[in-house]
Amino acid sequence: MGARIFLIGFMGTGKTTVGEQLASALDVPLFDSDQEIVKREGRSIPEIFAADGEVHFRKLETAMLTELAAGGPAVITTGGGAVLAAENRDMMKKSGFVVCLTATVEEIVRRVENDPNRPLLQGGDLKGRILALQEARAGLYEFADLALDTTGRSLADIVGEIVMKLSAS
Ligand SMILES: Nc1ncnc2c1ncn2[C@@H]1O[C@H](COP(=O)(O)OP(=O)(O)O)[C@@H](O)[C@H]1O
Ligand SMILES: O=C(O)C1=C[C@@H](OP(=O)(O)O)[C@@H](O)[C@H](O)C1
Ligand SMILES: [Mg+2]
Repeated sequence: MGARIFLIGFMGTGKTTVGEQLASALDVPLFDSDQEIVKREGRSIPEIFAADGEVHFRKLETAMLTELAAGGPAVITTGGGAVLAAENRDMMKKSGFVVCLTATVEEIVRRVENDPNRPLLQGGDLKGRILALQEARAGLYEFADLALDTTGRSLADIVGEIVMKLSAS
């Protein structure tokens, strides 16, 4: 396997979790863009948003994706907003195989409620916030080479399907 594999998708669709198991199944390194940013900055995502704002976070995200897209074979898991910049979408499409994970809004609510680490989902009316963000991002995930609904599916099942589709691609 020569190319990088990018996992994209809305928050809570399982990118980070699936990515870990996919990387180990494919025996390639895993880089989670958010975790790499946190390591480099020495502060959490909520701290970056609170101190410097979303626009600054997006700059860090594009810089990190640029580095990862130029690296060796790997599974690269992105944050849900990585698709906002056309520059990021182009870069991912050009430098790897892009898998989009999806889930129903009810499933996303179950997965992300009580998690304080997503600044865009804090402050109440979780389902309303998710629907509004999904509306604002409509169409932006559609450049993926493969889309997969993760609702009600086990990690092993999801990883198995991605590995199978990759070998057929
Ligand atoms: N297929 C799945 N079924 C049930 N729970 C899942 C599944 N995939 C991920 N999760 C859970 O959902 C939460 C969000 O997953 P995460 O990998 O952080 O999503 P993302 O990186 O897309 O925001 C985590 O608690 C994770 O354990
Ligand atoms: O969708 C977004 O704008 C974001 C998604 C998060 O990553 P996950 O999709 O892994 O939760 C993280 O990058 C940040 O909180 C912003
Ligand atoms: Mg994640």
